Amino acid sequence: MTSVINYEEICRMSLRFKEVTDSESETKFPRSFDLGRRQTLDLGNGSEIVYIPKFVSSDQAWTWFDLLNQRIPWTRPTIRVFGRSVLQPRDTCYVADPGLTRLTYSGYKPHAYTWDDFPPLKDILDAVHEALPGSSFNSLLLNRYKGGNDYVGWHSDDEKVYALNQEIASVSFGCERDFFLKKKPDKTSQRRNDEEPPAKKSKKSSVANSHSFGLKHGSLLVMKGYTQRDWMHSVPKRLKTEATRINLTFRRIIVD
Ligand SMILES: O=C(O)CCC(=O)C(=O)O
Ligand SMILES: [Fe+2]
Repeated sequence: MTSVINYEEICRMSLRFKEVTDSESETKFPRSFDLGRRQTLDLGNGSEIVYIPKFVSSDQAWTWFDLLNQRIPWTRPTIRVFGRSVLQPRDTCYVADPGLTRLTYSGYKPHAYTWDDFPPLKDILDAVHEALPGSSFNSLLLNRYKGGNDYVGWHSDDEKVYALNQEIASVSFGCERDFFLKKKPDKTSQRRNDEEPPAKKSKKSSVANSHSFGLKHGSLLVMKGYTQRDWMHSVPKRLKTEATRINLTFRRIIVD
């Protein structure tokens, strides 16, 4: 119980700090949403973000945070980035239905645990399925950011084991962190932009082609449609942040 209160206090403190220190990135990546109920952001060309800030109650989210923090066999693997071996800058774990095609990312093939290994994950999966009728996720990548030095760089989850228009449901517990989205360079729009004067070009693209969310404790963010094909996302470092954040991304592996 004591640890729960401490985490909450640390998170509140780090959030106040963030408002002061992150003004530069706030301008570059304008906030798309504030507090509230389910909200939808149309990214264009068949891509969409749905954000539910209060997907589960704060108490339930802290219960799950503590269970996952203590019981998941977190590892920090070595991955390949631009031909170099580096330590992944966050802890991870992978869960999937038995018999699915194995996931490989950045040269790393995580061991696939089953849902039965960690019963709370089934409860969270059920809650996600209930919130998103029609969805049927069969795998889960967990990330643990042990402070603001841990991050995930710009990427898309477009590995071959997923459909091009796969839906990804992202549940966050613990310390609020920024989640950035930016559009991949697009040849057609590039040509159109080249015809405009430089000043107008940069202003226009920075507004339409980037978004930022503060992913709240107990929130659910869904990347829908062609978001993985056309957009990249990241959770950047936040050096003044010391508290832990746990993120779960539910995905659907297609049978090949
Ligand atoms: O931590 C997050 O919010 C995002 C994690 C992510 O993008 C991933 O695991 O692919
Ligand atoms: Fe991702």
